[in-house]
Amino acid sequence: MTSASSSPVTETILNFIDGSYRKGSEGKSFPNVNPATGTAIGVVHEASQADVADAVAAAKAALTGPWGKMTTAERVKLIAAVATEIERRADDFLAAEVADTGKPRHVASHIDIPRGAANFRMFADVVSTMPGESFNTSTPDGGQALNYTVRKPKGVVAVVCPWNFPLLLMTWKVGPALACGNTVVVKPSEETPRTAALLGEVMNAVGMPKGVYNVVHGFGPGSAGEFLTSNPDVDAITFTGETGTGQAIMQKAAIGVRDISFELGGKNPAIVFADADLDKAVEGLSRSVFLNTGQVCLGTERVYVERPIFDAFVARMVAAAQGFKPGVTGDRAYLGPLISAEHREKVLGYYRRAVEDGATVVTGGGVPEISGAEAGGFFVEPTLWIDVAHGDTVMREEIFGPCCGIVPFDSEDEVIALANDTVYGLCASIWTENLSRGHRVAAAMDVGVCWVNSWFLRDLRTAFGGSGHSGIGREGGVHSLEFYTEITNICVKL
Ligand SMILES: NC(=O)C1=CN([C@@H]2O[C@H](COP(=O)(O)OP(=O)(O)OC[C@H]3O[C@@H](n4cnc5c(N)ncnc54)[C@H](O)[C@@H]3O)[C@@H](O)[C@H]2O)C=CC1
Ligand SMILES: O=C(O)/C=C/C=C(\O)C(=O)O
Repeated sequence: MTSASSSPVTETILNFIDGSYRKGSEGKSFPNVNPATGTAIGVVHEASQADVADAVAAAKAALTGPWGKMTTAERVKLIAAVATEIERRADDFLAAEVADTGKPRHVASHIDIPRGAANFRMFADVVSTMPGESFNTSTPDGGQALNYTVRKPKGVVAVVCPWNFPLLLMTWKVGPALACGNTVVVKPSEETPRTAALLGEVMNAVGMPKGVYNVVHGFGPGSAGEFLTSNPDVDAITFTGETGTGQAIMQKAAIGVRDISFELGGKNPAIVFADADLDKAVEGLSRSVFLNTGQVCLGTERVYVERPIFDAFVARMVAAAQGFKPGVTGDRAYLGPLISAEHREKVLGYYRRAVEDGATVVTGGGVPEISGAEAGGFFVEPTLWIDVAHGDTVMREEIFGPCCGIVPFDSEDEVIALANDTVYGLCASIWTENLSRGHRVAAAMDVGVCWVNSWFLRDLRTAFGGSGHSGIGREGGVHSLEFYTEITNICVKL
């Protein structure tokens, strides 16, 4: 039994190594819990250090097997077939993602699963159409030389993933890694192992050579995450997750001087000017604060509103927040659970801290009353604060929950300084009908991605990533190729 093919109940979730499903060689396992009910619904087999070494060895061997000998055209055809097979098995992927994350089906069916397939299709296209670089060079003897580049895969790529959009954020890295000819060993989050495991079935179904795609389950320190990132046969590490974890992985990457690409946390600001279209701003920002129960690295946790519209904006956001009813079934407006009891405790700690620091809770602030099957789920109320000071903990630290502080401002310079005064630099959004100001303020934001009058409008070809504590490097479109390939410049004397 591999993954969530029928009922998620009592599911056994295995590692996928060299084209086969395997139990952990040390017999260790851990429970897989549905966050919407708080009940264990499966057992995950934890990879031992030897299992991780086997996965890396399989990935290394595959580089010189049939996979390594394929032309780009053959490779991208196989990768496009992966996308088609995910789409054909969309219901299985949906069941697996919903079981792991507890998120409402409409979120997973509109975002996680289709974007998971799109990541393979898009990077197959990018690699097929990627131009090379060439220069004609004058030589000292009065002749000419031709310089041109060839791109080669980096080798074995370790892909360490978070739990908030498991399939989407994993394929965002596996898609380009494979399209560029690398092989991968994926370490999904311990909270959400199913879709990575299920993807093994897809790889076998389309005829992907053994060892190209491998999955090892487990935790971080002292477990599969650390075993993988410290394995010397891993050539590059791509990671999405917490900033602190990124620092730990960076230390491992330093051994052997391996390349890294990091997408980390954020404390993303939104700026709403008085001339904004209030309907659009409230719609966009309520999605930005509450989508996926705030467990979105791009989500907004600080909203700055120009003073003349502050009260009106807050009233509209409160009404929007109250439309997001915690729960995932029935007639609720579907604010899913947080990922775990531990994460809920962390978020509720911030809810308490906001009040201790003097914030006014304008809606939410606690745990909702839910009966029935979801009574044991890890739900919290959507929460908005006003009267928060710039230095308050909830305005400085990433919470990763359905909440934000709303603060008035009086001038453009003031709000730019407030928005940029953070260690993070992932994204921002600006809301104004004055497009000159929109361009100007967007360019002044110290972030990797800035939206004007929108949020999470993502073209997969564009650069994605953050600065400061939000990450290192950019992925997306051709930017991914910079990380997943090595360039050799060839200089031919003519
Ligand atoms: N910038 C971005 O694109 C995104 C950032 N995130 C960030 O991720 C966090 C939430 O995700 P989590 O899964 O809790 O993050 P996390 O950092 O705790 O875990 C991410 C992955 O790293 C593994 N890991 C943990 N410690 C490790 C170690 N020492 N060595 C190797 N692997 C290790 C975990 O097992 C998991 O697979 C939030 O802080 C959020 O901001 C999440 C999604 C996207
Ligand atoms: O690009 C996407 O489709 C999704 C990106 C989402 C994140 O990076 C995130 O929340 O973590």
